[in-house]
Amino acid sequence: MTDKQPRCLNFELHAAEMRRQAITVSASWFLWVNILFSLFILGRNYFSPEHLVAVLHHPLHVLESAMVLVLAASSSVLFILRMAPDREAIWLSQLAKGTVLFLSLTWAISFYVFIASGDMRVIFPLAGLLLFTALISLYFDARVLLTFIVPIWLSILVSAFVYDQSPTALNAVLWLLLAALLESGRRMLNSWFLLALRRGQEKRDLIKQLETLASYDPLTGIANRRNFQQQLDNAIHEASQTGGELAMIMVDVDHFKRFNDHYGHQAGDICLKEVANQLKSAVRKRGDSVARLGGEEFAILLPGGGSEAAHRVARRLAWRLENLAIKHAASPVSQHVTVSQGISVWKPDMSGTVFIAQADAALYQAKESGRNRWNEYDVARDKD
Ligand SMILES: Nc1nc2c(ncn2[C@@H]2O[C@H](COP(=O)(O)OP(=O)(O)OP(=O)(O)O)[C@@H](O)[C@H]2O)c(=O)[nH]1
Repeated sequence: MTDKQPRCLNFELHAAEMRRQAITVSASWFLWVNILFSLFILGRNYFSPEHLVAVLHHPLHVLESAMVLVLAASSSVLFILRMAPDREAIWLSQLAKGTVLFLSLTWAISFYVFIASGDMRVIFPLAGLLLFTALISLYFDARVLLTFIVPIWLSILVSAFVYDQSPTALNAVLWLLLAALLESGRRMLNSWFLLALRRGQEKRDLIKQLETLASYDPLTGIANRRNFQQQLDNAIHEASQTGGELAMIMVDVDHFKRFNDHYGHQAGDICLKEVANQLKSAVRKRGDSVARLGGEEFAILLPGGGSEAAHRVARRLAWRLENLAIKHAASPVSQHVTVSQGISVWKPDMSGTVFIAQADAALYQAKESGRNRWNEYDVARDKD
């Protein structure tokens, strides 16, 4: 699989999710229009005797029943959409889709009755407006839009054919023109919808990249100083709240300047990456973290761990580097790359600054004692 494929797949999934969510938003307006149209037709039939007679001649008063159904369904679903606690719930979008189909079938029957009763004056403007309303509210989902358009479309065509009301070539051309307008309008609006989604996706990707740049060291891929400081603050806060343990190890590559001078800066970079890898594998527990504080200085944070855990991790790191045996011919302490480590154990009410300073002091003591070793902060020694 190329890099591009998963991104496309991700975008498609995101677009499908956005379509699902958009329908509950657009449905509200669409339902309002349906309510207004059904009220208009009901009112028109009741207040205009001429039309009332035409409609009442139809055996089952189908038109009124259909309009009452449109009114009832639209207002109840509108109410549910407004009152639903989670507007992004899946069942809500399914309800909206189901309502679109129900309304479409009801309107299809109504238009059939209109044509059957010879009432042609209202049919074209009403059907046209309704179809364009559907286009504006449902353009982002071709399937749902077609669910609404096709039954109405077929009903008008069939009834016109059956009742011989609009057989002219002009009407056929008009219908085809309307179809072309609807489809081209849908494509145009949908392309804007996809463009907006794509821009949103690019923005999110960019923010992610910036966050990565701001929080991770580009050479080794582990957390940088800023990220470490945040993790330290969180860990101290957590330990203060829970009374848990917390330890830190400050790690410094021994005689790294000599390594650079001897093997070159590029080899130095590779060495730093290797050391970072060993740091990552030396900490085993979830929640432990490693960071590059700068240059050849690293740090390990062990939430929930005390002195014993820190010594164990320090021993494991030294052992791993010994096994890895990266050659360091210029080092006076070993033939291989080694590290000095300073351990500090957090005590209640200790600030982050003091905690770090104690780890630094312990590291200094380890270096002073000959490097390639670890050492826990000792107040008595520090005072000396
Ligand atoms: N290759 C490489 N070198 C780096 C990088 N960042 C810092 N350095 C080098 O790391 C070296 C650090 O030197 P020092 O601070 O003197 O430390 P050291 O030589 O390890 O001495 P001790 O810590 O006392 O053992 C310098 O030569 C820096 O140029 C980096 O990203 N890549």
